[in-house]
Amino acid sequence: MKKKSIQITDVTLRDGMHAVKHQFSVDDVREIASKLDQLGVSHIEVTHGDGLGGSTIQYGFSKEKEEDLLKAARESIRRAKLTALLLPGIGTVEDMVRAKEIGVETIRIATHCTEADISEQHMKEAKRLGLEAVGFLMMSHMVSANVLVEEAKKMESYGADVVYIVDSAGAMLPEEAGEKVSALRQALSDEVEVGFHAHHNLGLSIANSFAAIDAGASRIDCSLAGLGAGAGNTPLEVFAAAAEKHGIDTGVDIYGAMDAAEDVVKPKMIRPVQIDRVSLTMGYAGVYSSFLLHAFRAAEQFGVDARDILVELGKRKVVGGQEDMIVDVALEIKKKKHTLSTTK
Ligand SMILES: CC[C@H](O)CC(=O)C(=O)O
Ligand SMILES: [Mn+2]
Repeated sequence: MKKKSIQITDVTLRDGMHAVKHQFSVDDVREIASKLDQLGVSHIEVTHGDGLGGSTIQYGFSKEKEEDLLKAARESIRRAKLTALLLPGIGTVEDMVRAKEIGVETIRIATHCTEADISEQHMKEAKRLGLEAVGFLMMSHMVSANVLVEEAKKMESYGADVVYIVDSAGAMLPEEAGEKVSALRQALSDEVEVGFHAHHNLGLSIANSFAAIDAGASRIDCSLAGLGAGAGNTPLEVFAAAAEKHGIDTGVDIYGAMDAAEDVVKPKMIRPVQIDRVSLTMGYAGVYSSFLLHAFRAAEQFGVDARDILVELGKRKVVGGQEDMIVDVALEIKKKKHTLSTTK
């Protein structure tokens, strides 16, 4: 039987930024980007974890200037497409123009899963600039397949070449991933590819990515050693090995990916990227993976359990951009605890 071919976008140097508090240096970018290029991934995404323009007090400052990180990546990549993420409202059209001038070839425009309309200006401008344009529907576990279809069709009408289902909270099960990808695949024209971005909070990133491919996804996001927000993303080395057994051609050098994960990326982690009680709670409660380190900080500052903060955030359906709510919720939990202990 003919093998199914897919393209991998590596997010070690973008989603992985969340896991290292956006502190990768220009030298780290050079080392990791050139390794990834040799490994055979088709796209390498490089930016602050929250995309172009993300280096702010709200999201955390990057170690180095965005421009320098992108230039270092550009100089290190020969084969793969240099990719940048942009969240309208954080990144601007001007940021995208500058990124294009540095040599970015693919732009991924991310919106909350019900807000595709805010990608219109950026998407149209991306196409005008000659960029490959990818729509990225974040927190896709929060709405039905029908809603995702409506939103994906908007992105298609703005010129998207690819639309992604993004499981930002790592909250999906394989059936759901398959159902949502299949709905998009059926609704979009054949010229538009469907992609899937997983987080490993429930331990399902590989299974969900396989379900997505079986349902018609041809773009999958991975990162070395799973470096990424929450319990991390789909680990490239694991995915490449398992995909070969599943009859999927990823074009990735499997031994090389194993070596790069262990020898290059794991030593750079500031804490292990893993399923622990807090990252697991994110998948369970359906909370944005990039809230992990913010929740740890607030839990420590206010002496409360990070899981209580996350469960409350999940109940309130807090989405990306509402990072300030993490502190508010932690403070409320602390006050409630204090009131309970003084009225006993
Ligand atoms: C804050 C942007 C976010 O990290 C994008 C992403 O990778 C996701 O939603 O999973
Ligand atoms: Mn992510």
